[in-house]
Amino acid sequence: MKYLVHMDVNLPVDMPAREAAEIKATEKAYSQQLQRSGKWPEIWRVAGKYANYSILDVDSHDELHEILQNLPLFPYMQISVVPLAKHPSDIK
Ligand SMILES: O=C(O)C[C@H]1C=CC(=O)O1
Repeated sequence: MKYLVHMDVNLPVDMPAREAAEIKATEKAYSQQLQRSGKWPEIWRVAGKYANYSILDVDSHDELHEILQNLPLFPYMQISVVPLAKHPSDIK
C-alpha cells in the first residue's frame, strides 16, 4: 500500500542547537534505514521549506502510523497522508 506523506517540520525556536542537530541526525538514520528496507522509496525536499513529500510503501495503515509515530521529529511535525490507488491510465 502506497501513501503520499507530507511532513512539515517546525522545531521550537528555543531548542538548543546541539539538541536540534542530534534529533536531525537520529531522524536521518531512521529515515535512511527505512529507505534501504524499501518501505520509504521516495523522499523529496519542498524547495524553500523545511518540509518533504515522501512515498511510503507499507503493509497497512497501522504500519504507516507506527513508522510515522516513531519519527524522532514526530513531535515537531505536521503530517498529512494521502492513500494512493493505482491510476487506470498507468501503463506499468
Ligand atoms: O528533513 C525532513 O524533511 C524531515 C525528516 C524526514 C526525513 C528526514 O531525514 O528528516
